[in-house]
Amino acid sequence: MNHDADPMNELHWLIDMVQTIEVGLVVLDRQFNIQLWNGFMENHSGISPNELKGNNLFQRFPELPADWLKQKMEQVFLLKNNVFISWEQRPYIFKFNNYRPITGRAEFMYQNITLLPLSSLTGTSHISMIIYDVTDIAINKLQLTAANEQLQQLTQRDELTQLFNRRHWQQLVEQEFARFSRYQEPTTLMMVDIDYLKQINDQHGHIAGDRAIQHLAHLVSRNLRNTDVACRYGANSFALLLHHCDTVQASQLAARLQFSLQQTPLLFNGSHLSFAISIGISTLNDECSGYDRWLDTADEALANAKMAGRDQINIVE
Ligand SMILES: Nc1nc2c(ncn2[C@@H]2O[C@H](COP(=O)(O)OP(=O)(O)OP(=O)(O)O)[C@@H](O)[C@H]2O)c(=O)[nH]1
Repeated sequence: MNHDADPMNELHWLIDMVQTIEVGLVVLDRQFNIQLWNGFMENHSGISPNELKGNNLFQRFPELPADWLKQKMEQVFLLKNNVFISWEQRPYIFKFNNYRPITGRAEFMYQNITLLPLSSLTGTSHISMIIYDVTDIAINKLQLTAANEQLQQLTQRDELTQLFNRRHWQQLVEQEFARFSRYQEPTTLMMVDIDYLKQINDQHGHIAGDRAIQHLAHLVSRNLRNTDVACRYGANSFALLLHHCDTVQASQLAARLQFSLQQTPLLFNGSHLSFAISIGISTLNDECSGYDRWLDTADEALANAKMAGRDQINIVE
């Protein structure tokens, strides 16, 4: 007689597999009492099936998001459909430690979960939770997202000041120009340029020049509103896109910048290093034919301020 074909053998094999498979299996009855808790769940929770059998899942694990999970489970009972819960919705349901060598940096095991209706002759009386350890996938994706964000940061930001770089900022100016033709909100460009940076470099060294650029970037950022956008425009100049700001308000901001620079000189190697700035202002109007023309006007205002002797504010309407 061939015992291998014995249905009892098949049942034993299945039970062995359920116990040893690298996936969590939990069966709950209609009242969420635990009926099955496989080896994976035992290994990761440290609690044996004998300790849990018949216990209510939510009473034994009060840290579970009970309301949210019960709602999902009721949906399974009612509609007799599978429900899938991704780690991106909730990183985990059961807080298990992560022991994976590759992704050892993860504090916990990321999990995907499938809720499955289990039918008997009397209908759907039980529910099965299948818990997959997706820590490797989750960590790879999170690292990729972080790397992409860093890359985006690098392509948009100036390294010395961490302000936007000119290329990214000009795209924003272009968008603002397109918006203006529709909404006509007052918007102003401001160019801010350090006077005689070359002298600072020559007299105090290139590092002092760098510090002067960073010092001004800091002052500019501190004086801007949330809706304003600044960039490092040239070697020693910054450009500001000022939303909801007319010429008068922009002139006030320019004067405030000059004042705060006078009040807070750069501290370099233990001594105060003073420098001044020239500022050009151009508020957008209907006659402006393009965003590049608007930029030219702001540049022209800055050139006027320089020509007028520096440490000046100039406006080109
Ligand atoms: N420290 C430092 N210097 C820079 C940087 N980029 C450009 N420079 C220097 O900035 C100086 C700019 O010189 P200019 O264009 O004549 O400007 P300036 O000396 O500030 O004079 P005006 O703008 O005309 O008042 C040059 O000496 C450049 O070498 C930088 O990232 N760091």
